[in-house]
Amino acid sequence: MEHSAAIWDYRAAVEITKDLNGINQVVLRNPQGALVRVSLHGGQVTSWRNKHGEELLFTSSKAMFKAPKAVRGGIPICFPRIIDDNPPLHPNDSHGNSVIDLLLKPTEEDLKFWPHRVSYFEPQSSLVCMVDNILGAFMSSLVVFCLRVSLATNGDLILISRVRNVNGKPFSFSFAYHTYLSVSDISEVRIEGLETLDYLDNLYQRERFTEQGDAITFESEVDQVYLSSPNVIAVLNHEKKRTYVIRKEGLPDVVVWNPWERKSRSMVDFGDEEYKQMLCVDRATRDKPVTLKPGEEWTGRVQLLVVPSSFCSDQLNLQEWF
Ligand SMILES: O=P(O)(O)OC[C@H]1O[C@H](O)[C@H](O)[C@@H](O)[C@@H]1O
Repeated sequence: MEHSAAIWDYRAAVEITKDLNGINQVVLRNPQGALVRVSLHGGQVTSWRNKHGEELLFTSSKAMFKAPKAVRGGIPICFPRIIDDNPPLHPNDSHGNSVIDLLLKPTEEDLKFWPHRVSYFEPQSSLVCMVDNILGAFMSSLVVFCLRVSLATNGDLILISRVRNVNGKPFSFSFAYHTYLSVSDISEVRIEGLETLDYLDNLYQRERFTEQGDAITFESEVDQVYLSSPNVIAVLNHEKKRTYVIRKEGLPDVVVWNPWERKSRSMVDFGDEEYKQMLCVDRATRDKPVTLKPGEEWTGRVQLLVVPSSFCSDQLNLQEWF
C-alpha cells in the first residue's frame, strides 16, 4: 500500500507552523489544552496530545522525512493503493470542534504512480459544499479527495476522508488510517472487539484464519487484516491506565501490525526496541477495494478517544454509547 505523501492544501486552521523539516503543519487546540498536529506533507496527523500534555500517538525516534515516504509514526493516510492496472482561519465547526479541511494536490511525481487527476478547489465553508462545487466547476477532473481532521472539545480525534469519482468510468482503491498508538509495553496490551473474527495473515501469504482468543495479545510479530470488524474496538493498556476506543464508519477491516524484534532491526527509520512502545491498529479497506462508479462518493471516518482503563469489552456492545 502506498502512503500518500502529496502536499496538501489547507482551508481552515487554528495555527500554521513549520515542523523540524520545514514543512507546514496545522496545530489544532481545544479549550482544555488538548492538541493535534497535522503535517501538510500527506495530511499525516503527527501528534495527538491530551489535556495533560501526554502524547497518545507513537512516532519513532528514528523517523525520517524523505518524500514521498510517510514519516514513521502518527497517522499516515494510505491512499491510494493502485489496484487497477490500467486559508482563511476558521478554527471551529458548528459543534465547537477545532477543524482543518485538506485537499489533495498531487505532484507530478505522484501522478506517475497514480494517473487519476485529483481536483483542487478554493476554500468554501463546508466540506459537502466544497465537493458539490467541485463537481459543478471541474467536470473534467476525475477524483476529488478531501480529508477533515477534527479535535473535539472533549479531546477526541476524528478523521473523515471523502473520495468522489467525477470521471466517466469506475475506479477502485484501498484505504487505511495507518494509526501508530503509543503503548507502555506491548506485552501488556490487548485488543478487544476482534475476537472470533476471520483474518488474513500477511505473514502467511494472506491465508485466512479465525481468531480464537478472548482478546488479542502480543508475543511475536503480527500483521493481520481482520475482516468485517465491528464499529467499535478497544485497545487496552492497563499499565498506563489508558484505553483507546476506535470507532469507524465505512472502513470494514482492521489491520493490526507490530514488527517485533527481528523486523524492527531491519527498518532504518525505526529503533531496534521501539516495537515495545507501539501498536498499529488501522481502520482500513484492505480485503476488498472500494469501487466508485461515476458520480459516487465514499466516506471513511474514524474516531479515536481515550477512556479510563476499566473500559472493557462488555461496554463495546454499547454502540449507542457514541
Ligand atoms: O513499512 P510501511 O510501508 O510503513 O508499512 C508498515 C506495515 O503497515 C501495515 O500495517 C502493513 O499491514 C504491514 O505489512 C506493513 O509492514
